[in-house]
Amino acid sequence: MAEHNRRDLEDGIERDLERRLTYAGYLRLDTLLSAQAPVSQEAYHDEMLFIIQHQVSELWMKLAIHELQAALRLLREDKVGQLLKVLARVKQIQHQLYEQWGVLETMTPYEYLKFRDQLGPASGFQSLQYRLLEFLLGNKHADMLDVFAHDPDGQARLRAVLEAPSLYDETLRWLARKGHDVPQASLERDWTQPHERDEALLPVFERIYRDPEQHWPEYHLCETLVDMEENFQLWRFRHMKTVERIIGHRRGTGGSSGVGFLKKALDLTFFPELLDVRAQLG
Ligand code: HEM
Ligand SMILES: N[C@@H](CC(=O)c1ccccc1NC=O)C(=O)O
Repeated sequence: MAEHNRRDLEDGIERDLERRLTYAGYLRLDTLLSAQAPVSQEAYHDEMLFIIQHQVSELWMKLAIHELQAALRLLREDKVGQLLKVLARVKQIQHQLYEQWGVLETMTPYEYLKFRDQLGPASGFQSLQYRLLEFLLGNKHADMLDVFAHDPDGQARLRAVLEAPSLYDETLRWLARKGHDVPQASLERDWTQPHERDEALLPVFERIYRDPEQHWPEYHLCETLVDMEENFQLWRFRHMKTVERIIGHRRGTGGSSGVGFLKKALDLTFFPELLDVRAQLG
């Protein structure tokens, strides 16, 4: 039991931090914590929540991109054990991202509508990091580059990812190197296009899923991709439900129809054959 319910500070604890690396200095907290600038003059209470939820999401997305780019390098080098560890981290980041919706959902329409008008045409649709994530996972769409014409550096980053193979493309190329009979059309193609469901891939996955023990690294990677797709869909779904309860069926500030447009994204799929193969088993 602590005497007087107080923990004594130990002698070794650093107290003289003048001109030394500190917590706040290392983490640039001056920059980070002064980056919450409400657009509303009236200082509406809930705008702080709105800004911080976005900023935290962007930070997690930054880490997810960093990890996915490492994942792609590892996959190209056939280092699948290391790759799986990286993807386990990405999955945890995705949990943080979709669990966060509960915080924003505490904002009511009354609270949001007080400052919504002042957001102008700004919208999450213009999130570069979100689009990088979608492209890395394979939901390619060249028209999205237009949205970043105002930001040439961002647009160039997005174009580079658009033109490179996605995580699924690299997975299929790795499977081919492991001796699986992946059709040539999946190994060399125009990477700027999204992957389209291809029945010819089903036998490849059937072979893996019918005998997991013989193909354990392949099986483990496939199941990890399925987890990641589900996590991504959970983010999309919870965003859509949050939007529905806060603005109903209004148009979005970004110019789309709003909830209807977000619902359409739920029909998109990154790794269709990995879900299709399930119906082939047994
Ligand atoms: C009150 C909260 C929110 C509302 C009402 C809302 C509303 C919308 C709407 C209506 C769209 C469709 C595009 C448009 O016309 O604007 C959209 C897209 C988007 N929002 Fe939000 N949003 C909210 C919070 C967030 C948060 C916290 C994030 C996190 C970064 C986010 C990220 C995105 C992304 C990435 C898109 C593009 C989705 C896609 O392309 O399918 N939104 N949002
Ligand atoms: N599209 C939202 C506005 C919005 O949520 C937003 C505005 C500025 C920056 C990020 C946003 N987040 C997601 O779309 C709306 O239509 O109300």
